[in-house]
Amino acid sequence: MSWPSAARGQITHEYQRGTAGEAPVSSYLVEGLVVLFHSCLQQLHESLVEIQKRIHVAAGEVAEQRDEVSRVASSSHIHKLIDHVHHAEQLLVVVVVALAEAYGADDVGHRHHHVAVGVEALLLLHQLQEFGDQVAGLLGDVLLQEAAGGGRGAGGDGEGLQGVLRQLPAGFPHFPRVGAEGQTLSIRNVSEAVEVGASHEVFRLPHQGLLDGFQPAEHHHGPGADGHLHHVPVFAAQPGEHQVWVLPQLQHTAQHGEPAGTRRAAQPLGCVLPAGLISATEVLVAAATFCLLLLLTQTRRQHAPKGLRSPPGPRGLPMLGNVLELRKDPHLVLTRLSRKYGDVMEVTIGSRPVVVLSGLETIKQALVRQAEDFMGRPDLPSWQYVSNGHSLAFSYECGDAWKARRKLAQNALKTFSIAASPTASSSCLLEEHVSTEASYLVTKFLQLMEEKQSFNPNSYLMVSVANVICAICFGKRYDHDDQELLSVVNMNTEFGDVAAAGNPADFIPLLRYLPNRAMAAFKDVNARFSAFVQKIVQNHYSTFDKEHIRDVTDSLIGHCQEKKTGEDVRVQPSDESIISIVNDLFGAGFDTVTTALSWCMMYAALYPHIQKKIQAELDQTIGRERRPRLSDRGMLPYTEAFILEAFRHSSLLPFTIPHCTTKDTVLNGYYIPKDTCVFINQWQANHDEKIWKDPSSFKPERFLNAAGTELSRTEADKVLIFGLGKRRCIGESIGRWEVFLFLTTILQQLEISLAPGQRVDITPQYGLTMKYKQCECFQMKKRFPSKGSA
Ligand code: HEM
Repeated sequence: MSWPSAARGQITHEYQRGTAGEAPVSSYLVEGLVVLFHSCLQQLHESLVEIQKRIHVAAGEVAEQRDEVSRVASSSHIHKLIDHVHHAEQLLVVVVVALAEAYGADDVGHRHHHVAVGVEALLLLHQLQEFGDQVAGLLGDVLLQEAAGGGRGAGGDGEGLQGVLRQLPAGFPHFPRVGAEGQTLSIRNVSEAVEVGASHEVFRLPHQGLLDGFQPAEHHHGPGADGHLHHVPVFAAQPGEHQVWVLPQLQHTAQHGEPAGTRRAAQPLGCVLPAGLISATEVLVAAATFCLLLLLTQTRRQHAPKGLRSPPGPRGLPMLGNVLELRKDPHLVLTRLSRKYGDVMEVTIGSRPVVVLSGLETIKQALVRQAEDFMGRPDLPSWQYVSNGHSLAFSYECGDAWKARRKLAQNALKTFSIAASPTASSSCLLEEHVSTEASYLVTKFLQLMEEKQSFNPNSYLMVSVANVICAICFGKRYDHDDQELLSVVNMNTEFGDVAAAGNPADFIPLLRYLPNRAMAAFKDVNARFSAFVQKIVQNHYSTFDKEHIRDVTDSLIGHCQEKKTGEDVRVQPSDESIISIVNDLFGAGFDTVTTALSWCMMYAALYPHIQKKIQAELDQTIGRERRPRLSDRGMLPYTEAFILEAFRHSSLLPFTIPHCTTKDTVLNGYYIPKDTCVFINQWQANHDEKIWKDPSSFKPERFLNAAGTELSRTEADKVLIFGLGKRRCIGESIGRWEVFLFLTTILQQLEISLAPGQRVDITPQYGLTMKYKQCECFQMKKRFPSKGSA
């Protein structure tokens, strides 16, 4: 192993500044890492673009060579290379985590320890440098040769990529190195680790359980072969076999003040670190190595089979992909890009390709006509926190067991909401619940107007809508000042920020290990949410009576307990997964409907002439004496058109929940491999100039016939807001009916306006559901005197 000795003078110097107390060592490391990474990325990007250009040109000339390249690229050598890339990625994670921990550590000992761990990992990365350099260079050359038709020589398969890989130096790709200095060992306990640490540096191989085992269980000091005290971080938190990397003793050159080139006795890093040993050059080397190795991962990308093309799309940066372009309003950015690249395009988020679908016909083709192929969900890391990883909506599952759970949820929902109910005084339970809540809101809004000049109705809408879904799922209504309910429903923005399509932390593995406030809030919301639901579910278990099923929760518990003989046990939902269904229904059931209603109220206030038309229709069809009912829906075409236009114009769910292909497939002639993440841009479909005339104007009339007396079903069906196909929203009817009943009940009674002179900003804020900025300037007044008064 060679060390960049020219950098050594600086190393100690830099490090000593850190220990002299001017600034924590870790801060230099972190800053250095960030800055160097950045410049390194830029350089790498430029060279990559150049290489790609050359390959592209050559590949165009000799297309028939492509098969050979992909055959070779899938060889076992490449798999080995990819393993190394994984190791490198994991090591970099160790570096970043260690540095982050060092930042957080308040005592010097711990800080040094974390820095030491980070540096050890960096050094391991450094070891990969030679390998990375050579393979990246070779691969570039080989791909060019292959593309140019020069890779296949007389030696048949002895030539080309495989042949060149064989030229790699002995020992590669076999990492950890074996040989005189380094070997892989298994240690079973701390004393063995100390023993090993006496003559070697020990580093636990970061594999899957990396971070679980990352907290060092014990630190041991013992005399080494060189007589120094050794610091052996032992990461084996649990007893049992732990694979470790045993590094060769690291030589280092002159310390500060010693003549250049002086070599001291080998010392393990643990001893050396407090005195200092790291340079910007090494950080750069490590970062560059990592980037190079990541470039290699691009060979993992599947190529389209002969005769098919991969979807076009904008070129991205290594490691980041198109993340920088997408960080603000991705629905708008992707709509713009779709004009250039078409309805099926590919962007990269982090290093993951994402296919983005636009255009209603293309979306229908994928979600309806090729429904099975596009019904999957990607395996996104943040989703493990939703319903403990068992969510119906946010989880990778989509097999038979999932299908059975979805069906069960649909049936239970229907029974306790829109199905005709013999016990309800209204036409169905949903109507009864919404009428109660909407009447409460009318009274509350008038009371607020008496107390204040103007107010924000959204938090009241939220609790009322939450009460409807609570009534359906739990048979329970909460007071509007119930702190327990408020603490759950008021955190919907924190949920939506992370669950929105394109959250970088879901696509860039490194970000998962950096402090991330949004992700911490997301975990917290989900934990609180689950605790809230679990308490209610437990209560239902203890009062459950199979002869008297009260609500959705009872109905699901009943299903669990039946465990019918004859039912396929493989698709029989477990108790836990059944309970998570309630979690999902409650979660999906209030934020969506509340947001839809709050847009309706805003549009009604912004366009008073439209509001008046709705009220005229309500007066004419229902009158002022009785409350609106679900059965009135078909007789209120203008009101229906208004709701459709509010859905279309706001596109409050700009994307569906991300989808994923379940198998290799072809859409519009483009090849999309299995497990590709797919975003469905609902916003684009709802603002597509090919479909909608003047899409940015708010015009309910676009859904009516020329006379304005009938709703056009064809136009209504073009609004895309509940998704389509096998993942279509299961609460669609409930959602549409709730919006209708709340809105008509409120508008029948109240006139809504915005306080004069107040500016409102209705720019949608990007998230899973898009809302306008909170606005305190709603005003409401009674349209006509209540019965009995005046
Ligand atoms: C205006 C109200 C609503 C809107 C706009 C809406 C929209 C959506 C959208 C766009 C999806 C994703 C579809 C996809 O990924 O392709 C979805 C899924 C879902 N929605 Fe809704 N929703 C609403 C109300 C509700 C309600 C009231 C419930 C339950 C009571 C509900 C339960 C669900 C569930 C469980 C899923 C997941 C379906 C799956 O992954 O298979 N939604 N909704």
